[in-house]
Amino acid sequence: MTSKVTFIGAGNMASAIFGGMIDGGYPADAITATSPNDDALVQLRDRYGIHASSDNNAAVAEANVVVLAVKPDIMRDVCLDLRDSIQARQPLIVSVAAGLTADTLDEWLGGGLPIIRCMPNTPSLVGAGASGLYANPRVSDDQRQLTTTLLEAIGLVEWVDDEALLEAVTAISGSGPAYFFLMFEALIEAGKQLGLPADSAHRLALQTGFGAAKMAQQSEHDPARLKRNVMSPGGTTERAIHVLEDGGLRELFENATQACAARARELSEEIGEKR
Ligand SMILES: NC(=O)C1=CN([C@@H]2O[C@H](COP(=O)(O)OP(=O)(O)OC[C@H]3O[C@@H](n4cnc5c(N)ncnc54)[C@H](O)[C@@H]3O)[C@@H](O)[C@H]2O)C=CC1
Ligand SMILES: O=C(O)[C@@H]1CCC=N1
Repeated sequence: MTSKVTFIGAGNMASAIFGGMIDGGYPADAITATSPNDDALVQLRDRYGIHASSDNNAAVAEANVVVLAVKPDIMRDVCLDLRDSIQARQPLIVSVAAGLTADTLDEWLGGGLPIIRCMPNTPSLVGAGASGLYANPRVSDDQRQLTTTLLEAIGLVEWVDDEALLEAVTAISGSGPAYFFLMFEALIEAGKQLGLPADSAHRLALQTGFGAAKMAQQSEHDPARLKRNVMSPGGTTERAIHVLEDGGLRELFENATQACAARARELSEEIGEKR
């Protein structure tokens, strides 16, 4: 039987997930999303053909899976309001909120629940996301499998078996799109300085990033080997790579990702202290 999935919040991340599910053939009739905004409710019904409601409690009454997709700062109030309905139904909880631990959510929702935490990233909006997932011990194998299927609708799914590793996921893929956007910015600017028209530099830089990622995904060789394949001895790439290596690019990535993971930890603690 098709699992009934209810999204609490129908913003960017939720609509990316249910949009991807529907594109992948998931029946729209089995999906409900909630929003406090009347215009959004009309749009949810018209554009996606899903059930839409402004009543969070009514929306979870028959759900097998409840996806929490509101901003972290209002999550506590939303969970406390849902507590009785969730306890009556005992659905699988999937949270996409950054920084809120499974134990915190479980406490707000009354305890004893199967909870999966997901750290998605923004390329999910175009079906090319990468999500890190952690399941608390109450989650069954079937619930894991179901969540994998649901989230594969927006891209790659990678499970971690220690919740703290979601901080590393944040440092690599959660925040990662911004690192690549920064590299695109820098490459486009460099292309302009070398005399290319801005739009040409833009197209060439983006297609090169896309092509490199696609090639690395399809190749039997690792990125180090693929890099060496571009570097003819004494050639142009070798010169450029030496400049990047001598300039400390690897160390910069190490420092940036350590800083990112540390900030993810701090944010979790800050949210925990506000409780
Ligand atoms: N790793 C990443 O890059 C990202 C992570 N996220 C996570 O996803 C979650 C959602 O973020 P977005 O989709 O970007 O936010 P959003 O602002 O687009 O969506 C949140 C939605 O919740 C709705 N809402 C507000 N109060 C509500 C209530 N009481 N009941 C039901 N709905 C309510 C709002 O109308 C809004 O449409 C956040 O917790 C964020 O941490 C989101 C985007 C990217
Ligand atoms: O920058 C942030 O805090 C969030 C978490 C991962 C991506 N964006």
